[in-house]
Amino acid sequence: MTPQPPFPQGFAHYPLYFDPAQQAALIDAVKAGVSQAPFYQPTMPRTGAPLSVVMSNFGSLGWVTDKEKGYRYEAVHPKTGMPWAALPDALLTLWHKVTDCPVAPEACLINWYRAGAKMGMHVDNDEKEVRAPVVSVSLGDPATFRIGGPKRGGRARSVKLQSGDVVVLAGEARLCHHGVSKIDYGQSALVPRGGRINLTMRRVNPY
Ligand SMILES: O=C(O)CCC(=O)C(=O)O
Ligand SMILES: [Fe+2]
Repeated sequence: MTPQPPFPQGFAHYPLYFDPAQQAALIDAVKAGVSQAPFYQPTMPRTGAPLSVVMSNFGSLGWVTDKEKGYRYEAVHPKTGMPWAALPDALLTLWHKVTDCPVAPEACLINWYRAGAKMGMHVDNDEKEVRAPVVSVSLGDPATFRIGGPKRGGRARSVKLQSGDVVVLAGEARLCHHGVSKIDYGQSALVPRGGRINLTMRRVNPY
């Protein structure tokens, strides 16, 4: 068996950072957030092909994508024109505990992976501020997360993310390719209509 490549510098995985009660509280916060700003079906720039996840956001800015305008941050929901719900305190606290970033993130993307959903390898680079790390939380069904290097198509290593786990992409890992190749669908009862919720916080504007 070929050994897995090393993790890039700045990659951190905190297994079970949130206990089950804290995970349930985060799910309640997501429920409240999506009652204000519902999940919508994002589409790829130009082709208009649907992504396999549905999305919403918390924060003063949210990451959105559609056929017409592509990847970007917007202060309002693309379908309702209404603001996103505020970033929950538990997530802001997490950000300041696991990063040394002096400012708060403006955005937290909410990805909902239902049966068969995954996310192709990509770099998070729609932010004007890439010194700040990316912090993400996994809730519900386990996922196989893939983390590669700065170049497209390089070798990647797999890490299983369980409910309550936190991942930080800082340093060199901040601009490394990553994705989600598989969800172990139906393993967890945490997410009300099943699947996996991923919460990804990002700082968008320079500080
Ligand atoms: O679902 C995940 O763990 C990763 C999500 C992600 O990479 C993203 O939303 O940019
Ligand atoms: Fe990403």
